[in-house]
Amino acid sequence: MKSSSRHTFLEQVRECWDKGYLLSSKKIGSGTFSKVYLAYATHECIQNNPKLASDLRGKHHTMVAIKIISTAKAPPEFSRKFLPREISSFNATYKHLNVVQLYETYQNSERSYLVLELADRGDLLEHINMVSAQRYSPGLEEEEARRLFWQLVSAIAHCHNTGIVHRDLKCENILLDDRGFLKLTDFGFANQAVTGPKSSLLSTFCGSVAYTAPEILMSKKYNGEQADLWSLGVILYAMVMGKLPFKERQPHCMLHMMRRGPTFRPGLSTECQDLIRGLLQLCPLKRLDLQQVATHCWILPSTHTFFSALLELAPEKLVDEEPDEELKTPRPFLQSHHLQWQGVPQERLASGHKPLESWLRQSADSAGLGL
Ligand SMILES: Nc1ncnc2c1ncn2[C@@H]1O[C@H](COP(=O)(O)OP(=O)(O)OP(=O)(O)O)[C@@H](O)[C@H]1O
Repeated sequence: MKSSSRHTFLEQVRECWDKGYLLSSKKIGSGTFSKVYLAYATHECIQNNPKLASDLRGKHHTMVAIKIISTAKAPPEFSRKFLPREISSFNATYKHLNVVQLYETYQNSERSYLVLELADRGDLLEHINMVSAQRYSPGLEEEEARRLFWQLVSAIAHCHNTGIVHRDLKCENILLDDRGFLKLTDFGFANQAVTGPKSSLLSTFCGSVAYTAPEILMSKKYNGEQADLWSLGVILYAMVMGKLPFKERQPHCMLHMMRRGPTFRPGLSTECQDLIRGLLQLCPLKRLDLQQVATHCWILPSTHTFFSALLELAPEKLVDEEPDEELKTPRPFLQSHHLQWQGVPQERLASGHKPLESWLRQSADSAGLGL
């Protein structure tokens, strides 16, 4: 570590200590203007923070993730617009088992700190690639995809019910924790959905190209909830196919592919195909809504599994916000698959990370589309 970075890191350690957190040097992720470190909450800090106390009680550890954002280095718009949005979306979506919890924030003139629930088993993209390599077959087994997808649908339903549209749903923004629970994060592009027929239409380009709904690619005004549902279709496709459904360099090629619709591998159940097709409907009004997704015949069996696992994990959590009994030992939610490793690398599911706005401009310029 260079001496300037060491100095900065030590300052961060001190600033976290002042708030009751022991910042470790273990970096667990980084974003454009942020670094995320593993940290430990002190006993005193837990006692003084009801959110932290309530959440850590069921976890048998004191670990948290601290996201440190260099606000001094980020463009002013980031601190003025995106960071407050991220914080207010986290606050609005508190508390759901499948959404990362924000416990507290603090800042100074250089940095902002977000103390977050830890979900340190990697993201969904890494998980799909790891399982695909183990199975020597792209994608997750349908049963595992169903269990994870149900949790994602539940997280999105919670966000939409609290008036938040995510607008950047992708495998990289879906984390897994040590109990196998899915945790939705990264609300940097989220928006408060204004209810009412027309007032809810948005016009900002955001998200990552491969997950973006066609109406946004076509620069139309869009409904944020319906756009999130398209992204859900892309994520489910990635889960069961181990690749993205539409990936093209030029917007018109991408739209052409979208019009033709997704193609599936032999052996994928017709129910799963039907659900994906229902979500990847070009016309937003024809797209399935969340209620139709949650009651789709492919997804319904997971409801039972999910609630049984939840009850076993923490029966009192379903009825009592402040459980005072010790929680039972959790059963692993995701079961490992004992499939043969054959040693030949598969094509990996690539990140669909490229931000939409820059991609649209570049592609439109090169295609002479003038979008
Ligand atoms: N709560 C968490 N628990 C564990 N790891 C996390 C957590 N939050 C973030 N990370 C890790 O840190 C990385 C960056 O976090 P995040 O995506 O929130 O940052 P960002 O600044 O919004 O990123 P970007 O600029 O790419 O949008 C994530 O990809 C993930 O690997």
